[in-house]
Amino acid sequence: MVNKEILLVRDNGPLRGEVSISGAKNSALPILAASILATEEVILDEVPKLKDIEVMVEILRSLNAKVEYISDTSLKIDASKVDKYETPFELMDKMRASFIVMGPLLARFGHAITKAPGGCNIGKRPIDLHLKGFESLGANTTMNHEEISSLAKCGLKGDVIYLDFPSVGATENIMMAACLAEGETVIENAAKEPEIVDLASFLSKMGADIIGAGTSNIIIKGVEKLKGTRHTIVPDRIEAATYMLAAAITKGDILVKNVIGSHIRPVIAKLIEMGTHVEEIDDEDMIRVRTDKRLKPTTIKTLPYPGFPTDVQSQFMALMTVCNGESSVVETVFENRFMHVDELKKMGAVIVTEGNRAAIVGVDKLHGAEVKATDLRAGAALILAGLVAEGETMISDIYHIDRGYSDLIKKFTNLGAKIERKQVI
Ligand SMILES: CC(=O)N[C@H]1[C@@H](OP(=O)(O)OP(=O)(O)OC[C@H]2O[C@@H](n3ccc(=O)[nH]c3=O)[C@H](O)[C@@H]2O)O[C@H](CO)[C@@H](O)[C@@H]1O
Ligand SMILES: C=C(OP(=O)(O)O)C(=O)O
Repeated sequence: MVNKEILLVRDNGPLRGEVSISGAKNSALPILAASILATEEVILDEVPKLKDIEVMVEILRSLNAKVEYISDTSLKIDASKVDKYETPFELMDKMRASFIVMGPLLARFGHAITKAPGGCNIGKRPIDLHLKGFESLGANTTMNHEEISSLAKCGLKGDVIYLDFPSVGATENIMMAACLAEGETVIENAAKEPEIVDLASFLSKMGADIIGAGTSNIIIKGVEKLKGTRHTIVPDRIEAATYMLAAAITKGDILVKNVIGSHIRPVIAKLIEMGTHVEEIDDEDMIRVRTDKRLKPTTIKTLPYPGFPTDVQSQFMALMTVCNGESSVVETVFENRFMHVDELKKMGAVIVTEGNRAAIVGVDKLHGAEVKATDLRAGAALILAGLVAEGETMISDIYHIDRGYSDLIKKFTNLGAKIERKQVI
């Protein structure tokens, strides 16, 4: 008999109160990987308490980095003794983002051996752009079954690298590899996400020479070595958006703290268009979201930053299921990010998909059901739906949700939600 954990969610009316957003998973992961590049101590603050972070810490330790928690959310990393360039395959399997250690290892040792990350529930997710970048910098990549080895016999040398798609991970991996390469690297059509800017800011504090992060052209001039520093991880814009949507779907009133409004412009714009009051309290990094009425339908199309984030698409669709009319969603970033649709339909949602398009006809009321968190953000969408569904929603496979939401039960309960974790057999 296997013990499984599930989430039970019940409708408890409008959510009200304050919630403080944690540091961003998608910043903390590459920044932890980048700490391999420093030969002195690094301190990171506002590291979110998540399963994915635990895996990255395990990977760093397996390479012989010393990683120590100095508070609940602060980590001290000493990578001076890192002497391995091969990552344990079983850890690579636990998290796709583990591939992000490849760039730093290549930069530091001229060699990196790792495992190709598989596809996942949201699509194939190839790594061709990462490898193309490493090859341009002079690394020779060989693949043997699942093993990927990148070797730069004569060291890495700067080059101009055009990315066919502004991949977040490829931009990060190439940027980190280029920090210690000889000469200048230019990444053209680079990803512009705030997490790229945060990583560049961390690398610059360590002594890297990077300009243009946050634009399509990033220029990195290689330096001899990188030193220690202290850095605070940028707030998680996806977690922030999820709580803003919790206010909108429950017709509540939530003050979201530690959020940067400019990082979630499309989410704010769409919420306002649908009839939500969104008040940005800029100097204090706070956003208040409130409504007391059923919202209007809308259309969204996911795009690389600064477009509408794919990581908020599922949660937004949950909101659309109870809007007053027909909404539509176009997913352009991932090939298969509609796994939540069938689960939402089990709760009474009316959704029709065709390829990467979904039409959502708002219903008066959802009903609780037994549903599965098919991926991280699908899980978040089911929680939002469960907050306004009649009866009880039982969400299984919640390990996906644990990858990306710090203190989830505590944060939702503080806002008045009825949500609990339970062991089932
Ligand atoms: C840990 C982390 O930061 N994860 C985020 C990161 O993922 P990740 O870095 O994996 O996302 P990418 O931007 O690389 O992927 C976007 C698209 O590009 C494709 N692609 C990517 C690389 C490549 O070599 N070849 C290729 O074809 C992917 O299959 C996908 O369709 O950005 C995504 C897009 O904002 C977010 O949803 C993820 O939450
Ligand atoms: C897709 C996501 O993460 P990852 O790239 O780590 O799978 C996400 O955070 O929604």
